[in-house]
Amino acid sequence: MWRWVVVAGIAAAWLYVGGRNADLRAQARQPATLVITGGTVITMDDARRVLAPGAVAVAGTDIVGVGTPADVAARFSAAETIDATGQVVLPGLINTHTHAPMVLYRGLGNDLNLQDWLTKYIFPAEGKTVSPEFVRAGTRLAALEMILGGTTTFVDMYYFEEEVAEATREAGLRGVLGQTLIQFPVADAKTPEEGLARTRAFVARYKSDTLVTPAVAPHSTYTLSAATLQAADRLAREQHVPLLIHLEETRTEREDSLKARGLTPTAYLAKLGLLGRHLLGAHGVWLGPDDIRLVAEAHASISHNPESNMKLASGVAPVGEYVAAGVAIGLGTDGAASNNDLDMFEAMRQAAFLQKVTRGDPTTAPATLVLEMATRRGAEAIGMGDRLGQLTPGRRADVIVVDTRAPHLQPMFDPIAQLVYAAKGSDVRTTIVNGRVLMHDRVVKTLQAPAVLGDAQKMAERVRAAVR
Ligand SMILES: CSC[C@H]1O[C@@H](n2cnc3c(O)ncnc32)[C@H](O)[C@@H]1O
Ligand SMILES: [Zn+2]
Repeated sequence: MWRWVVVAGIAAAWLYVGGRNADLRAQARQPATLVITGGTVITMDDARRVLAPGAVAVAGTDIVGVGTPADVAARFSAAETIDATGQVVLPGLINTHTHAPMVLYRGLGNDLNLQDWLTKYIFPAEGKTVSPEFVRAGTRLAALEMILGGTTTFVDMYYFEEEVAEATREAGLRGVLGQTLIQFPVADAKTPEEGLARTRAFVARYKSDTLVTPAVAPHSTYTLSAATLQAADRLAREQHVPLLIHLEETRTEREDSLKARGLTPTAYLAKLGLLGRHLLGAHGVWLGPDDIRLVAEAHASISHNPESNMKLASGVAPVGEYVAAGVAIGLGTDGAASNNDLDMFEAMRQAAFLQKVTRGDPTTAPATLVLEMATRRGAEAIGMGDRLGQLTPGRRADVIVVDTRAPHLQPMFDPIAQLVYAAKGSDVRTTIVNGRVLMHDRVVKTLQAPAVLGDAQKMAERVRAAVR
């Protein structure tokens, strides 16, 4: 009998001590608002760690822990948990060049080169249809597409950019949003001076916003005078905001510039004093070695847009040369009128394949490099390398979860190759920006899809009537 008394005593003491240790462990655990656990975590950190399985802990807007599920469970107590078993967790994708409202021109003016597409279809259509309501409805539609496709940050250039900003905030996305400057009269400014005043007001309004980074967006060297280009640059530098510009997109653009002033568009920007770390050049297809050197020395960045470059037959950007020169190069879709979608998975796949086939070298643009362009290199290109593009503690919690259990993603030997070469935007199940779940199980929480689609449909009717 006494033996049973002793055993019971020991058991009670053991339970008491164990319980107390568990309590102490729970007390010691850091509170997390969200833990995503059980999936393959592709960190895109400096060590390019892939944790299979892994877990990511989020507190408020930031990532606070990354490790194995057991490690994260031991260190964090989660208010909410997302089970990512059978899925891949990675940094949200960064689209470094688009014109969000142009989704409303999707499918308009196909099979044309840039000059004809712009001057015969797009500029005239914009002249008749762009309004604040158009921009708001278009951006909502674009935001819905981007959230569904795993884009968490986008760089935009358009008119009435405050409408883009409001729709972006409503959707919960992150945006680097550039108010357009162009020399000829447009819907939101009759003169470049009016455009500059509007841009200044836009920058002032969003300067302290959490999700919106305002930017100055002179269209290109071929649509602006030297004086307006320099005024745009002065404003961007004075306000410490990005300067977004189309750069050397077509052979014609480069040849016209050489004929007009004996300088390539890039050398012209350098001469005017615009090249700097605040400048993000979209496309950068035709730069030669001297131009790339200028960009690298100025610490300016490039956005590569392979699908638009293919559709408009603009050419093939020298991606390998930019990387070798140390230029920060991100990936973009361009507007949906020249792509014709905003799917960054599609952009990754096409970026890789285009480089391989034109270089005749399958080792060019490997999957890891291309995923870097869509994440950490894109973050560097927009000057946010310290905040975005990697799953590491201290960075913002912009995270996506991709379901890899679909037939077209099985079997999975190499998660990065699978994402770049086989995944589609529609495989994204969860999209998180700044710690907020914008979409879970493919249900977008911040936008009402039927209303967004209905408003877009109404706007499309106006476009149809205007371009008839
Ligand atoms: C300041 S950008 C807004 C302006 O740019 C036009 N646009 C759209 N796509 C392209 C492109 O690939 N190259 C040049 N310009 C483009 C858009 O229609 C707006 O008018
Ligand atoms: Zn563009």
